[in-house]
Amino acid sequence: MGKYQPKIETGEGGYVLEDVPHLTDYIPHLPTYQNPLQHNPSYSVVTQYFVNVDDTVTQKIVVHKNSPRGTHFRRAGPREKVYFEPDEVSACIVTCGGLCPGVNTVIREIVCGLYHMYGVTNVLGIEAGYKGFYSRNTIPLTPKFVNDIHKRGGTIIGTSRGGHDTSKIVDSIQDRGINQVYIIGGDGTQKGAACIFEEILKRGIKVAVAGIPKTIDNDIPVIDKSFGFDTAVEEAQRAINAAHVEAESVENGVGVVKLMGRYSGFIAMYATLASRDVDCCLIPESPFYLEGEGGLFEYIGKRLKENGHMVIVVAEGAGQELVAESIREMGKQDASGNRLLLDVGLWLSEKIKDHFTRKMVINLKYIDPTYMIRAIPSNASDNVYCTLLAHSAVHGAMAGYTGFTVGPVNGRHAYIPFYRVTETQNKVVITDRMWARLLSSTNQPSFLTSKDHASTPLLEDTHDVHGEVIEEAVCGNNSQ
Ligand SMILES: Nc1ncnc2c1ncn2[C@@H]1O[C@H](COP(=O)(O)OP(=O)(O)O)[C@@H](O)[C@H]1O
Ligand SMILES: O=P(O)(O)OC[C@H]1O[C@](O)(COP(=O)(O)O)[C@@H](O)[C@@H]1O
Ligand SMILES: [Mg+2]
Repeated sequence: MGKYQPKIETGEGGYVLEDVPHLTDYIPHLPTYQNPLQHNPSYSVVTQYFVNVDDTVTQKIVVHKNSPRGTHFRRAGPREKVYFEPDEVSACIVTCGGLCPGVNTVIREIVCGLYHMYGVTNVLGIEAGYKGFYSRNTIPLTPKFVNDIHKRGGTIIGTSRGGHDTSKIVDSIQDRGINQVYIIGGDGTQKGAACIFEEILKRGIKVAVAGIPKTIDNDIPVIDKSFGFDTAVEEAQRAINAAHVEAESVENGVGVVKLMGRYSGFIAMYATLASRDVDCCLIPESPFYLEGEGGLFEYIGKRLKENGHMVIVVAEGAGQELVAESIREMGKQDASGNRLLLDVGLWLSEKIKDHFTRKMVINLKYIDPTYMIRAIPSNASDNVYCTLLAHSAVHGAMAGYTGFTVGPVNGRHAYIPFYRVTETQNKVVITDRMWARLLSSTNQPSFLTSKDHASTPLLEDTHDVHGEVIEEAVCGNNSQ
């Protein structure tokens, strides 16, 4: 078997379907079975419950009269015919990377979805992320076992960074007789899932690989929004409120709140927009400077003079170059190869204090709620979202699709090929309307010179914009 070639179909009016692989692409003549859902009392009442095989979801929602129809993805959902009998299915679930509210809900709903919709009873949890495939025991997951887990933060099966050894993982999948692999994780995890899929294809075995995108940073492209993001923005309000109360209760109070966001400042941007108490939001995508005209210190001085207090929200990946210049240390990586960040919140707080002690008395309080936010269970709306993601993944694997990530594209769940979610990162576009709304709500300086304005591309007002190209996935041993 060769390397996977993307399945692209074209149609009239510039229609393009970026399809996902199917088991029959490399194992012809697989038997099909009637979907058991047609006799399920809960679902059989739905008119047109099954998704038409030709249904696709458009990526471009704003179109002009003569513009090409553009990219489409296969619509997610149950198919009339499935490629697995319930007794034949041996599924496993693995969670990788950082925590995110809602992971347990996704685990719960995969287990319960497989059981209640398809009668599948054999589901294993792989302990401690990718490396657990070859170094740990498995946990049998039943609807009873997972019944309450959505009320807890974290992941009941554990997670890790690093340890992706493709052939050892696929050996373990084969040895255990697993034929459906559900992989919950962020950009790194989806690259790892693509490698597992490629290896499975090479070996020509009947194993469906389904990715469920997890990232509190909302940095996965194409999909509308990642699960847990809403919960994180909501929880961040508590920290911002606390910072505001502290700041407004004292003379020249400054509240600094650090929020997560390694390369993408979505949590900071949305938390700021939601709160209205924030005077300045700093994100990785928008470089800033401290000293001089138009700099942060000048703005802080102005706000304190006008208002007597102020709140600054800083995403953890903001200003990393500035911090590195000060402490001459950068370039360290975690076990997955992600850049290890320097603490911009602490650094910024010290810099502000140093600058103003020479000029006036200020009272600065620094709040770092990052891990507290990440560790909570998902809110109601994320719980429903997690359920839909899990069900879409289950329907896709049962229908024989593989090598896909599931997620909403313009509100409709779709199966997206792995390469589309790993080739770029979703980032805040600072020439976009949302960032403009933020600037107008905080009144902060843009920190952009006229030269920066000219060199920043103008993109449309959309969240699934393609940010900068990140490194290509290289399969093999990533077990640092
Ligand atoms: N390029 C890659 N190829 C294969 N596996 C990868 C790659 N990048 C990351 N991984 C694996 O994916 C897992 C999670 O990655 P990480 O970056 O820590 O978190 P996240 O998936 O949340 O972004 C780790 O076990 C890591 O080894
Ligand atoms: O869990 P760690 O190793 O402390 O890493 C913290 C990082 O994890 C995140 O919460 C999520 O990152 P991933 O989605 O890539 O796992 C980032 O916001 C943060 O930079
Ligand atoms: Mg990541």
